Amino acid sequence: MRSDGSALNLRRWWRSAGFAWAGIQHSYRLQANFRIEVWAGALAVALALLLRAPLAPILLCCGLVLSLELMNTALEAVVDLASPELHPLAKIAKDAAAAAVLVASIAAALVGVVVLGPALWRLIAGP
Ligand SMILES: Nc1ncnc2c1ncn2[C@@H]1O[C@H](COP(=O)(O)OP(=O)(O)OP(=O)(O)O)[C@@H](O)[C@H]1O
Repeated sequence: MRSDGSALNLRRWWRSAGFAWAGIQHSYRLQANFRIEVWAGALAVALALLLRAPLAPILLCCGLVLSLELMNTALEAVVDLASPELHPLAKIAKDAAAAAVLVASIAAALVGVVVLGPALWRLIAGP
């Protein structure tokens, strides 16, 4: 009984992961901002590895910005579905979601400067 249950849960989890992956693919295909954030994050991770800088804050920032961008995409879709016509509340919802991404992106850029900046400077300025 127990093994049946966990096998079922694993299959369910795998199915849910497939839906989540479809969401990521959809956002990557349709949202230019998401593509930029993915590649900016990859660059920051590569730099952190190359410069032996702390990786955890960079990974956290990447996760935060990409997750918020995915939530922004989801909210835009729901707003467009619920309010195809212009509505002040639809504008508030979309603008606030976009602002959440902007705030996280600015914070991530600052973390990048603080974490990678000194090591990058040493590399550029030489020993
Ligand atoms: N149904 C709506 N009612 C009122 N304002 C809206 C509505 N849909 C979008 N807007 C507003 O119009 C502006 C442009 O929104 P739009 O979704 O077209 O572009 P965006 O926010 O840059 O998103 P995208 O990532 O899809 O380009 C934003 O200020 C948004 O809040």
